[in-house]
Amino acid sequence: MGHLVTVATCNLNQWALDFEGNRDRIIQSIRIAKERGASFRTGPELEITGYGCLDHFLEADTYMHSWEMYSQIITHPDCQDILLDIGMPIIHKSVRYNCRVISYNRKIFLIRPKLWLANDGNYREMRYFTPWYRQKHVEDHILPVMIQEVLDGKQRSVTFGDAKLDGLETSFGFETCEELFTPNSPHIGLALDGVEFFTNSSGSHHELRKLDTRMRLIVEATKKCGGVYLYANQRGCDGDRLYYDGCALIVVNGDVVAQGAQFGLDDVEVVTATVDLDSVRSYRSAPSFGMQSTAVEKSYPSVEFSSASGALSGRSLEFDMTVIPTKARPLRYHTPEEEIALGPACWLWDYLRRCRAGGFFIPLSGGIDSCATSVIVHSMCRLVAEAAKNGNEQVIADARRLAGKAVEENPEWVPTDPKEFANMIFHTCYMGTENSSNETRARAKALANDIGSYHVDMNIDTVVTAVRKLFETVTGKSPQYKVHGGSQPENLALQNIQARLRMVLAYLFALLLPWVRSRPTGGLLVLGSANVDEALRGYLTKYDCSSADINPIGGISKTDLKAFIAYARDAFDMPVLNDFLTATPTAELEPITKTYVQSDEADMGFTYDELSVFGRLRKVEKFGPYSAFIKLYHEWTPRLTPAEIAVKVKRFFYFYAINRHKMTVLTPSYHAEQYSPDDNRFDLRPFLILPSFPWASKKIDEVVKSFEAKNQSLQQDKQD
Ligand SMILES: Nc1ncnc2c1ncn2[C@@H]1O[C@H](COP(=O)(O)OP(=O)(O)OC[C@H]2O[C@@H]([n+]3cccc(C(=O)O)c3)[C@H](O)[C@@H]2O)[C@@H](O)[C@H]1O
Ligand SMILES: Nc1ncnc2c1ncn2[C@@H]1O[C@H](COP(=O)(O)OP(=O)(O)OP(=O)(O)O)[C@@H](O)[C@H]1O
Ligand SMILES: NC(=O)CC[C@H](N)C(=O)O
Repeated sequence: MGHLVTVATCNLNQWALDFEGNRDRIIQSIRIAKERGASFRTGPELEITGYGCLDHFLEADTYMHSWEMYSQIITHPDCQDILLDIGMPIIHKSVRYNCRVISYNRKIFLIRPKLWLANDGNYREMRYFTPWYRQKHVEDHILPVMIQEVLDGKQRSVTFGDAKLDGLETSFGFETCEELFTPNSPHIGLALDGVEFFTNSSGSHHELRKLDTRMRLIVEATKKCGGVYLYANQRGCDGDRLYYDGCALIVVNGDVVAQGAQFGLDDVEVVTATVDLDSVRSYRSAPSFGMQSTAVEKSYPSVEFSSASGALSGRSLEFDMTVIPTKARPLRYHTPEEEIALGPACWLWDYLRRCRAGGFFIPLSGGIDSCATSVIVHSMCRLVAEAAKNGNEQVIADARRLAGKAVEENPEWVPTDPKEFANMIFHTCYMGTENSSNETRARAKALANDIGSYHVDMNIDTVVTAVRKLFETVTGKSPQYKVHGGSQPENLALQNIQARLRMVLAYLFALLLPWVRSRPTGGLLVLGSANVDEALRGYLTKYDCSSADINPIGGISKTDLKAFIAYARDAFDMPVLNDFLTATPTAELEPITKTYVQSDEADMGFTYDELSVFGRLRKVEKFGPYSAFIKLYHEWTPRLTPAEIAVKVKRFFYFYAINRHKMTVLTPSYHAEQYSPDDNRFDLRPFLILPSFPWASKKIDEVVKSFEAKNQSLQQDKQD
């Protein structure tokens, strides 16, 4: 035993199309890997461009700039004497591929295109790239002239295709993200063909409770096949609704030896481990492995690699007591509540610093949703303070720009106090009407105080009344609330005026509050707070305060948000959050009378938990109304009768269908939930749907009828 090699993988906070920023972060990761003695470094999928370029992958410029950055990386003095695996898009024979490029000291050994593209859910790789269908097949790729010129000996071409890299000491195989998730992952064939190191370069996004799936696949890959698995991922918001959630990992024979963070504000996080090649060989000693290995009919094409020293480790093979293999450690997971506290908070930070706005503005209602959004901003301020205390220079520089005037007065200022920082960048606003209660107003104020936000408390009745008066003057008609005898359209219209005016006022205040405060930092981003269940049911006013610039909770269910608030109450020491948890959710858009208080769940005809169930059935299970009814028939009887279940199913699909048009203008939200109804990227549906689903409804009614007939005859039999 004792054939030790140090290897590195990383989490990089890349930004789509930020070529120079991405280049610098790649170089920084290589620098750190080398400082830690690594002789091999892998990085995230498409790291030169950023994973989320979407249709920019159709542009020739993207490919040209990728080669330009690549040339600067491999000629950089800090990027020598280390085997590099870098991700970028490449055009081969006029066809676009998602590739890994393997090089050492200005020599490119292999370009390995992705074989199995990600094309479901949030992913559309088939739209830009072609999969390399020819397994174990390679061709010559003529390199661009500008690359030939900087390469050692003016290398003209390189092997392109599905090959492995064989060195003097060991052998490498390359897997790209989705390939790990397929039934016949490349690492299986590669392991049987003698590959000991597998890399997986990913652009994989956060979804609540999803990490476990990915981690299990990585661990199981080498538990079964033996070997060293290096997982790299992007981490951060690279310009879209997704948050890539890092978790770079090194696993040896099924044991985790190194794990990077899932969330964080460090743009570059390198994870290294010193692994023992002999342990891989011992692990594979079972005869069954050997038998399958010898049965492989066609080997992978082999590309030979030799480093300057002749040994991958760059070390003498003599025993060296200073080189110690990294010990196994347990996998770390966050609870879903921690995931909500961290993921959307990091996403908000990336968004804010990258769009160069002056901060955030939120209409704060005293209800649980805008409270949750505000607590996520608080969590962001805590992360900024923590990173600043740890000396994160990028975070300090970004926070200083946002601090504006404070820094003019004190250039050495560092954001170590979350409340002080919140007061600079976070603006909350209660917009009361005659329908608002003292309780919601007081809760909003108390929360703002605990977070430290700049809080505005105002009444908007004069504006609401002005609009009502205008309508009455023009039409001669005076709409009334339902509780005052008005019809349904009158009742809705009066609610929607309040809701929509709040949106107009939000944008006015977001633009001008920094000016009022003499802060030179520019306008504020308006935050939205509609949760995933409200969106699904359409329980929101189109173009009201649910229409904002971005929404950190738009992909999170009410049930999870409540659990998050309970967690934050204790973890962030905010007892005020208890009042939000115990309050009845209400829109406060209708007058409160002795016998009537508007309540969300009564208004919607569903509990929030029921909406989560329907959300999963529709999107995750891919059920239409009939299948949803059959599933719930089995799950909910005898608690509910089939007739009651039929009513709920029809009602859900009815409201889903009539409100689907609202999803076309849903505020861009952090993607967090498998059943998100986001129309723009994730849940593609028509928005003019026949809401009664007449044929499915007939079939449901038949089942109900046959159940009732059977029940009746059973009762009859009992009586007889
Ligand atoms: N098929 C279709 N394609 C495209 N657009 C369509 C459409 N059908 C209606 N529309 C448009 O949509 C409009 C109806 O939608 P909308 O104006 O939103 O109005 P609507 O959905 O009728 O009312 C809003 C609902 O949200 C509830 N709510 C609950 C909690 C909070 C808040 C809040 O705002 O704070 C609201 C409120 O109680 C009410 O039930 C129509 O007037 C029409 O302009
Ligand atoms: N009185 C108010 N003051 C400020 N903003 C408000 C007020 N009422 C509603 N809003 C804004 O409109 C959004 C939608 O209102 P709604 O009553 O549906 O809230 P909600 O979705 O139940 O959320 P919350 O739990 O925050 O009340 C809120 O999230 C909030 O941003
Ligand atoms: N970029 C990819 O191939 C990602 C696909 C993969 N299913 C994931 O969610 O991680």
